Amino acid sequence: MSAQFPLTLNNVLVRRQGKTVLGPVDHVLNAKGATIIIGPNGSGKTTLLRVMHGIERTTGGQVTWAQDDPAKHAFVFQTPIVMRRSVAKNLAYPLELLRVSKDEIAASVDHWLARIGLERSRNSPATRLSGGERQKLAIARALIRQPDVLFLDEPCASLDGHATREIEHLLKEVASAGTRLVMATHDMGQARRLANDLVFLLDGKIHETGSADALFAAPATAELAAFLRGDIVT
Ligand SMILES: Nc1ncnc2c1ncn2[C@@H]1O[C@H](COP(=O)(O)OP(=O)(O)OP(=O)(O)O)[C@@H](O)[C@H]1O
Repeated sequence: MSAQFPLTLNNVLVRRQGKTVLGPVDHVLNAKGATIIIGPNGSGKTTLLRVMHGIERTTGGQVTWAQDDPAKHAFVFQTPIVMRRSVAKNLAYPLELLRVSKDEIAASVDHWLARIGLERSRNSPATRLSGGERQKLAIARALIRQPDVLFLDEPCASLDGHATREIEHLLKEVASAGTRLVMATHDMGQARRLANDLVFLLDGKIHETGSADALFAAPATAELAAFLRGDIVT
């Protein structure tokens, strides 16, 4: 088990322009599985992910890893960011920063190109890829550093079913190999397919959390029940 875990959020508060965007939130993230964050638009999903990853300024409370190693957590944004260089060079870049040897970089790049099915595009500019291919590249570029935890913010939001299926397949593989996933999604089908645990946010607070099987089968609060039915919850 990674020495980084648990990640503990204690009374975390994020306020912006006089408004509480998140919190107060208390939550403990243990080492195993896939946690899916759900909730209405504006409920704070992105903010919570960014707080956990350490890229959002908090107004109060503590965010504590058992042993923090920023190199061991990675973040994938809703809109994939790719560099204006070849697909292979996009993948190599994070390893070059870590001063990994050229041979190891070449082997890792080959491995990940095969896993995301982009071998034939290895020398193409990444900016020419489709949206789904770019997102797969962004995920592979995050995973190539072998993080213990991967945060993903709506990675399939604008993708078609085919790309979504490929990405879910990859995420399931890396989760079963031990990478911790924490992901926000609007797609309840995706939450059902991937989640071990759910965090249901409402109005910046964790309204309900627990095992996905239990919450999907029998939500404890009327708000989660309504949200899962597809009602508008505010
Ligand atoms: N810098 C900021 N200044 C003011 N308000 C902000 C700021 N950042 C976020 N907010 C507000 O905080 C709330 C939570 O935003 P957040 O993006 O975390 O929610 P979300 O659940 O991810 O939303 P969505 O599902 O629409 O992506 C929103 O109402 C948003 O407008």
